[in-house]
Amino acid sequence: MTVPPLALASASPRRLELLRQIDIEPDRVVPAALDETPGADELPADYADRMALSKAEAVAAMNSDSFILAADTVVSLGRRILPKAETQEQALDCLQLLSGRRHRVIGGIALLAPDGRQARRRVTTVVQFKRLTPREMDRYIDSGEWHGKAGGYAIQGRAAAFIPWIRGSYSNVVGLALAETAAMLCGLGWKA
Ligand SMILES: Cc1cn([C@H]2C[C@H](O)[C@@H](COP(=O)(O)OP(=O)(O)OP(=O)(O)O)O2)c(=O)[nH]c1=O
Repeated sequence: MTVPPLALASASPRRLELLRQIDIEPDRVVPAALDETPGADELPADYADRMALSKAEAVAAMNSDSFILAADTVVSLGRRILPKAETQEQALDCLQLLSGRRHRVIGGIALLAPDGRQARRRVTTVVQFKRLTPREMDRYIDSGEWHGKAGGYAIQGRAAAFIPWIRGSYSNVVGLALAETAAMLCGLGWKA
């Protein structure tokens, strides 16, 4: 029996790397171009779920023969969704908000099967930041590592020095919760 191909609906090099870490090589990587603006009163968890499914659905039409995997990573402080930092000002605002506090990283995951079945999961990790000095923030901004990252930091880089502990999945913070993703692929029968 031939196994249907796996398409990763993502432009994120992190997600591809994470899948490779567990020996999964997507047959295709197809970025989903979407409007990523959260709704006015949209809660972080609802937003993560919606974006993951929208990314998967956006590439489904062109890849109807495939399993399609998509994810979305949201950094939230209470009901607030922090931006994916694109400017130094945004990144600094995020660091100031996160400094000395704990926040949630919410990962939405969506998997579509070629026969129309779908699986969806949401994974939450609590992340504690130490209190940051102005010098630590400045140096982090200079590093540029915040660029394109939800909440303006990347735990897999220099920001690890700011994080004394997390509760929950580490890979979820980096961009894709691996245990849950593997279970979903298995559950829908991809290479079962
Ligand atoms: C919090 C955090 C986020 N991130 C990244 C993961 C995601 O790539 C990004 C959140 O943005 P996403 O919108 O989830 O993903 P993306 O735009 O990079 O890729 P695509 O939508 O095409 O799949 O932030 C880290 O790399 N490390 C971290 O510690």
